Amino acid sequence: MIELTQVTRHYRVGGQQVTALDGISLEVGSGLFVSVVGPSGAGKSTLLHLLGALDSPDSGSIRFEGEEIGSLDDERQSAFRRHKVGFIFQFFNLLPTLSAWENVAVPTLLDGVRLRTAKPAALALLDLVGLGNRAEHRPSELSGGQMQRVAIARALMMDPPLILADEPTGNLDSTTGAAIMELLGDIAHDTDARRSAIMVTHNLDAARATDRVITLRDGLVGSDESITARSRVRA
Ligand SMILES: Nc1ncnc2c1ncn2[C@@H]1O[C@H](COP(=O)(O)OP(=O)(O)OP(=O)(O)O)[C@@H](O)[C@H]1O
Repeated sequence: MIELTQVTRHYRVGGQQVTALDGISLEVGSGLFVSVVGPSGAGKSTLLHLLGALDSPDSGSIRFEGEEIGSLDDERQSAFRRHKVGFIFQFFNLLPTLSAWENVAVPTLLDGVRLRTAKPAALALLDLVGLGNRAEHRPSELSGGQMQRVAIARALMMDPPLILADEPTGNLDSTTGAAIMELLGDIAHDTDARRSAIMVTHNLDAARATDRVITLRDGLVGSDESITARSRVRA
């Protein structure tokens, strides 16, 4: 589904070059929940941004379902993001004045669909994430875990094949975080959807609840470990 070949990304700051990714190659198939871990500055966020076409590599290739996405122009990058990627963030990034179902429906606005038209689909997704009874609540009337569920429903609104999550449990207590990990696993493993979820985290327990743990070190893949069902832990 995703294939990175010799991907590099450098930043230039005040005449100095920083190498964030140093020629990494990896493949991720569909139906998997993958975590990316590693020390601060290892390149995790840079990798996530490249996978989500929020940024482009300096060299190398990023292919998604056979299509090269590393060199798309701005318009195609944003179309790719809208239709192929659902983003989930540590701090949820919900719109405070909108209700839960309206937040879920927001991605359809960019395609010219009215919120009301998208309401049935938004309600169905809230049901899926276990929040059918909170549809009219605003973010300030929800718990952290509930807000993250709304954000997950929003990420699924365009039915994207790729879910990218940046520290999705970073702002949650461990029990709530474990429930969110389970939900993300279910979403990635939904065999009808042919979807993958890739999560950046500092939480090694959360990482061990996924199917595969990729450890970045100094912009390179330090280790790449498949987690068998037997050794998988509940985060
Ligand atoms: N916009 C930027 N401009 C300059 N340097 C950057 C920029 N973004 C990242 N870097 C540098 O690139 C390297 C990788 O950063 P990145 O944010 O990908 O690491 P990370 O593994 O996500 O770290 P953390 O766990 O602290 O979030 C770091 O050395 C960082 O200083």
